[in-house]
Amino acid sequence: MAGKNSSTARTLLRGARVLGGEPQDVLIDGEKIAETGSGLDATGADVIDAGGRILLPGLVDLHTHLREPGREDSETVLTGTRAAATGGYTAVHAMANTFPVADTAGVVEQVWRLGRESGYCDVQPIGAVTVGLEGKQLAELGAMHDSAAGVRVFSDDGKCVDDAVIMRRALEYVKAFDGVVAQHAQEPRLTEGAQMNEGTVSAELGLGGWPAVAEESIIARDVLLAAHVGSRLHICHLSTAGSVELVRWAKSKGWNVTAEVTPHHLLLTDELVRSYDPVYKVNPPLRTETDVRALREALADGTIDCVATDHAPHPHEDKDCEWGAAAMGMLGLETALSVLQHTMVETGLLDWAGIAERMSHRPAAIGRLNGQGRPVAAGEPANLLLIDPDYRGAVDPAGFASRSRNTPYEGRELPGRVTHTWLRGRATLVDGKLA
Ligand SMILES: NC(=O)N[C@@H](CC(=O)O)C(=O)O
Repeated sequence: MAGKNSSTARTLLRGARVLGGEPQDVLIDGEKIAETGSGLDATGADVIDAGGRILLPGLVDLHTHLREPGREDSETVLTGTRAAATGGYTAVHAMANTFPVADTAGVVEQVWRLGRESGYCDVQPIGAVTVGLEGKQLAELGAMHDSAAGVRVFSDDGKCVDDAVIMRRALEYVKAFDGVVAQHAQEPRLTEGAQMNEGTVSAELGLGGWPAVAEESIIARDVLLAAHVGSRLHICHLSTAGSVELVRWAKSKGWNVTAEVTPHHLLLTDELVRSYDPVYKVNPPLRTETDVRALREALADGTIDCVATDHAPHPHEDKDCEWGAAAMGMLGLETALSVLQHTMVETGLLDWAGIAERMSHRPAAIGRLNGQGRPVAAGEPANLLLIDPDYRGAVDPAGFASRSRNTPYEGRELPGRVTHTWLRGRATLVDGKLA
């Protein structure tokens, strides 16, 4: 039966640079890529002159806060998926720190259903590891997996699963269905009262410091636990050079450990906190130039598997206040690809195929998402984006699709603009406008 995502439309992209290669034609027929090549027949097709723009597989985010249910003043599944399509995403994983928490089959099914209704991208709910994110008692992991939402990624993100026994049990439990625990690595006692990265800037500003060791000590423990029980561990938003070393070591042992980095940790540093502008307040905190360099190198050499946005919308009353009272988090979906072009492509660290690997193929594989993160090839689902890499412009949050405005890039010139996104052959973004 024809569902919301099906379409009989034929679209011919003329002169698209697939993964940044030589221009070629790509024919989309219905939900699939029908053909790639040169001089393809345009009969019965809408023709888009790609004019040398770059065609990539639709991006997949492993870490998005959609805020629904409970904080619809910040974002809803609809506005968040519209932001996702604007940024070139065709699938997002929705974090569990909603109100109520996504710790039951009922809540994850609600989020999953809202995602299906939105139509702008696939929404794969993440289930909480512990009841209420309280770290005390395992949530209904099996029931969430067996639900219509088919949850495979579990996370208490926003909070760390700090009890080693609970973490061990979670890792053991998800093995039965090839699930993965995504850890927010933050030793809570070491970060009590912390407001920013612990270092010279925090000392000068007199703000409570958040030491790198608070992240690294949990990662060290958890890679050992994952190895001990033979389970899959994913580490959220790596932010320090030391964390990179630990993941590199765990991978050298052959352990089943994957890691993500956010766009903002690849670009911004704690020097920005000198402005006391809470738009730069985020968890984990912005670190130092040394950390940024290590994270970029680790993303390039594969130590860090993928980019995840940690898109964390907040309404202005939670951000436009004094630093100490402000909420942590920043928007990410609508600027991620531009930040990656700036930090990784224009620095020569990655080519566009490398970007596709880290923003589409790998995150889809880690989340075991079928039909997403596939190659741009005949017979594959037409989940695609076109980016104009020559575009230069200042970020203007007034034009964002997100309900929130807390971007750290306002007014900053970033390269690249996503012009088109297709979800299973149906355009969700056309000429930079939501369809
Ligand atoms: N990344 C953030 O700074 N904020 C996240 C949760 C969190 O990790 O604290 C949020 O939900 O707002």
